[in-house]
Amino acid sequence: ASSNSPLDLPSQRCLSDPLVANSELACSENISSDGIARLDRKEQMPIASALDLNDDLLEDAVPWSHEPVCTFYIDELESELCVYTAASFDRGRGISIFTTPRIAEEFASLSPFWEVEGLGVNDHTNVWYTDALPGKGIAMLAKRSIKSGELLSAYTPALLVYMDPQLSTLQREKFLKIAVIQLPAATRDSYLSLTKFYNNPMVVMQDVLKSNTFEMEIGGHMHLALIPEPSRMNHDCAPNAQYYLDGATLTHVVHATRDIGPDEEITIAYSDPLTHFELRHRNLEVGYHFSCQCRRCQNHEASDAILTTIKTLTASLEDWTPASAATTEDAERVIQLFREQGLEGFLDDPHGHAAMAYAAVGNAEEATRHAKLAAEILAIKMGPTVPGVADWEDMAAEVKAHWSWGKRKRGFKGTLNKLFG
Ligand SMILES: C[S@@+](CC[C@H](N)C(=O)[O-])C[C@H]1O[C@@H](n2cnc3c(N)ncnc32)[C@H](O)[C@@H]1O
Repeated sequence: ASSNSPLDLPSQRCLSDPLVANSELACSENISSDGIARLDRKEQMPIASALDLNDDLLEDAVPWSHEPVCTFYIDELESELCVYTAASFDRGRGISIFTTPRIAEEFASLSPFWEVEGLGVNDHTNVWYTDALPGKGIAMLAKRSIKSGELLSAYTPALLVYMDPQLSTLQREKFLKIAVIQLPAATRDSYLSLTKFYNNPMVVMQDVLKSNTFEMEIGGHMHLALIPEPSRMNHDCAPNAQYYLDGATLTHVVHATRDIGPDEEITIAYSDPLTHFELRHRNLEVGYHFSCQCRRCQNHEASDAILTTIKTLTASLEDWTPASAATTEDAERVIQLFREQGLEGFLDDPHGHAAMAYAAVGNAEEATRHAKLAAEILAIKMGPTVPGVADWEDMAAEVKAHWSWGKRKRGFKGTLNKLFG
């Protein structure tokens, strides 16, 4: 979702996509109805074998509750891929990962694996509940009033999957079945109960994954992450929540970006809401199989015109040549338009522009206020450790040291002209 684009499985080698009903016949291999029974039949599995275990790996696999189950060596990856499960992860929530042994080793060294007391996440049900909404399936709703900036949820994945284009859909499905079956019953059930695009029994695991996936970087490589609870959050082009994924703590974190009333739906953006309607609409239809009926989509002509105004004003604010006509009023106008469009969760850039526009004319108080807001909103949007957060905090701490300070002091230029001119 949003800048992070969820729900994209890598393209498959299988000529025809088995996620599409009946097209599995076009694929080169067959699987039995349970998919797993054949895992030990190497002659039918060109790449994978469930029994191809690596003894060294077992020695290192301290947190794993099950023996890793691996594919053969895949030349393109220069590695095999294995299923690792830690059933006791976070007091029995459990986690499975399908990845390379090198990444698994790195993954196992992360602090969440060694936290015996629990991670202090995976328990935010005092904030939200789920219910069906007409035309939207199951949704996440607020249990009570929620303040802008409040933490709404923080959950770890049930499953992480290395994004590889090498395995065919059916080969991958066999391993994902093992990964999901090895999860503790409650986590497995919540995985299997999630929405599915295709309802094709041949590829249930990937159907769930494709319909609900976020992306998380681990060991320098993007993994698909299936996190059951936030998977119930529907899309809105004016969302009231923002999320980020933290690879170090293995957590998907969601904050409110404006006040939310009791029983109001909690929404995130699956597609960049700063793009025009046509592109958003196409992304949502192709990637997520629905037609968005949100307020901005229903009023898309007006909404697109506002986006165009925003882009024009922003381009002017980013023009630092002496010819720039940008003013602090332009910066305030962009902020106002974002708010009118319900884009509070994306106000980091507009506040950043305002901070610099005020600094440029020597208004330290307003520049500092906007720099602080830019830092706060970016931390909620991308996580507190992204470099931009520290940059805005630095500016707020010492605004006169920022490069933009005094850059557009027209009076100053006039004085110079008078003195030397
Ligand atoms: C990650 S799931 C969200 C939870 C889902 N509603 C459920 O029942 O589990 C994504 C799917 O939810 C539905 N959905 C999400 N946002 C929607 C919206 N604004 N309008 C209609 N359907 C939506 C679409 O079917 C989409 O493919």
